[in-house]
Amino acid sequence: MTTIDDTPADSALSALRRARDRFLSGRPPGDGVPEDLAEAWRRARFFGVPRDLVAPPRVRPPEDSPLLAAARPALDRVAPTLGGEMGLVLVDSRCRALWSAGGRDTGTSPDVAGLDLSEQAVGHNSAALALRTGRRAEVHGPEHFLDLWQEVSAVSVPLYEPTAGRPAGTITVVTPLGEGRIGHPAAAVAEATAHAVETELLGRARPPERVLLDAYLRRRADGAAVAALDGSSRLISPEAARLLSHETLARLERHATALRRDADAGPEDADAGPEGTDAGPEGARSGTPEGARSGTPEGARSGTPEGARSGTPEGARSGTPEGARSGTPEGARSGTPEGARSGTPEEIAVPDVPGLTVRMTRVVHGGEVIGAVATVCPAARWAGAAERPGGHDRLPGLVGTSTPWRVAVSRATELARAAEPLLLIGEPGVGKTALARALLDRRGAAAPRLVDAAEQVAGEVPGWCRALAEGDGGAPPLLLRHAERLGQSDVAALLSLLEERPAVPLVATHTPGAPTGPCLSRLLDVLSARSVTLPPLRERVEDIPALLAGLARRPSPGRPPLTWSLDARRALEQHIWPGNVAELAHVVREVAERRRATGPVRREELPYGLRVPPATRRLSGMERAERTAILEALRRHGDNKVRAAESLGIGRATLYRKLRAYGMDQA
Ligand SMILES: Nc1ncnc2c1ncn2[C@@H]1O[C@H](COP(=O)(O)OP(=O)(O)OP(=O)(O)O)[C@@H](O)[C@H]1O
Repeated sequence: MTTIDDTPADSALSALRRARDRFLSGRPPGDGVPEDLAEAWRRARFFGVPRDLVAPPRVRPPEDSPLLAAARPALDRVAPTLGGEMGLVLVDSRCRALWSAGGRDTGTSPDVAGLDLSEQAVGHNSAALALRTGRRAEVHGPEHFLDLWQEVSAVSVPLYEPTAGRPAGTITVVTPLGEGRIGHPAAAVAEATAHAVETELLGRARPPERVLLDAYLRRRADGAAVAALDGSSRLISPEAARLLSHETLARLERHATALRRDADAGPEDADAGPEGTDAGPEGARSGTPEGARSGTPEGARSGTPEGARSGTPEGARSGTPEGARSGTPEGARSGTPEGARSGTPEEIAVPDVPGLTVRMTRVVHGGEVIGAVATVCPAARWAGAAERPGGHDRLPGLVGTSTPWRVAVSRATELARAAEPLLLIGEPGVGKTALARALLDRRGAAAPRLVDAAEQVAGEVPGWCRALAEGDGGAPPLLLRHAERLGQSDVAALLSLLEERPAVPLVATHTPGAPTGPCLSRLLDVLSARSVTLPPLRERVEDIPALLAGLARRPSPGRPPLTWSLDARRALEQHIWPGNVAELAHVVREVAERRRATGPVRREELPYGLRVPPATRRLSGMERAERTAILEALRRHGDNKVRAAESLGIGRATLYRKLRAYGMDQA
């Protein structure tokens, strides 16, 4: 958009009226008429435009105008704000009026949709001028060639597509002609509306991959386990990768391909979302362009168009492509996108992860289904409990409302209903044991026998296995921690028990990472049929505030509970938490014990390793190890650099140099 400002003042308007009369009566218009205006009048005469034309000629509007589809949401937002005085028109690059509205109260109604506003058809007018010059253009009363428009002013702003060198159309605002004005009063409205439309055009110019990526990122921002699929490539969040098997992903991919192939989204669905779906020129098919003659003398007030607010580059508000036409579960089952216009995503049961469902939401771009975003969520039948914030507070002592945590807990709860083996997998300290205890507790059975394989207590596991094999109905459930550390004889006892009696009350935890021998691998394989992976803390940082409260010791009477400043919380959220909730619990304890201050915990009170921001450059393996060792030494020595340097066997100056090199000196 560009601007020009050459509105004639009232004396100039009178002079122009006289000049036009002279020109139309066959005489030279006179010296006071700008040469380009005289030139425009001469062109109109050359084209044979009759000055007393009653209505511009009708043209066949393009059937599926992408410009109209993109502009429609903005126009619909702006039109009701125009008041009765202004009319709004959208024309395309061939000066065909695609849409018009407003201006009815004062007779400036530009009911021109479907009409030809080119210079060849109607002579000089602002839309044709803006298209020709590529700049904002104003044409006032007598500057128009037609008698029809002697009492109106129009301002047109060209619309540029992001990749096009020339305007794709214009936004024109028409008002009654006001004497004595300099600058069209609706120029701001036209500019803002054009800006909103251009923003939409920009959003639509995104390549399909970008549209799919944006849809994926929007879901990710909600913390969902999500995958974007277009039939040939996949984008999978770590949470989804953990929850969905390879087979399930392949199945979802086939479904996405079917959606692309079968979808009948129709071109009008161009990713305008619901607002753009019924786009079609409205308004009368005849009428006086740029307003009737009977305009009121008052100048139009310039307005603040709604459209000015609308321009999010993503086109997110009006152009959210996905979801606009998603299908029903019926469609999902049949593989055909039935119910394509229903607005509810398709739900696909995932057999290999009981209790979970996948919502497939189509992503539509340029009127075509370009792929789908699959979001993993708890199945409807028990989603209520899982999705209610704090819904698993019923599992005593467990905190967390993030989606990855809720999904994992819901699934584990479902599996733990039966007194059958359950394997809880996850990084160190994610809460496997805490969850196992809570589940067993909830089952209401006898208190579990706790065995930690890491402690290598011989005979415990085989003893329990024997009791079960002998049908000892009174044997308590076994909570077996650290299955990865089981010795050979324990693994053998468990394998033979499971072979004989697959349904035994065993809940085991497993921290992947250590190499596993063939026997242990077999045991883990057997247990994996009923397993749940718990998310690491870095994938559910939204749970940190609740965990901070849950992990803090109850304050002594009369003392306020521990609270945390925003800055400190941010630092905690940025940390990668290799030790997960256990590490967080340790930090909470350490800070609480060390602090003398009152008020919320500040960032400076956090252990050194948490105060430093993550490395800003890619570190080599050696550098990563060194950085971790330094942080660990600082943590062990209460941030005392002299003692930390001593423990690392380096000089103090070297430690400072390394802190600087790793960007840790600002902490
Ligand atoms: N969701 C949670 N809410 C409250 N506390 C939790 C939660 N998850 C874990 N914790 C606490 O964090 C600590 C570590 O949890 P837990 O021992 O269950 O982890 P783990 O995964 O079994 O660890 P490891 O891999 O070392 O065996 C415990 O003090 C536990 O109470």
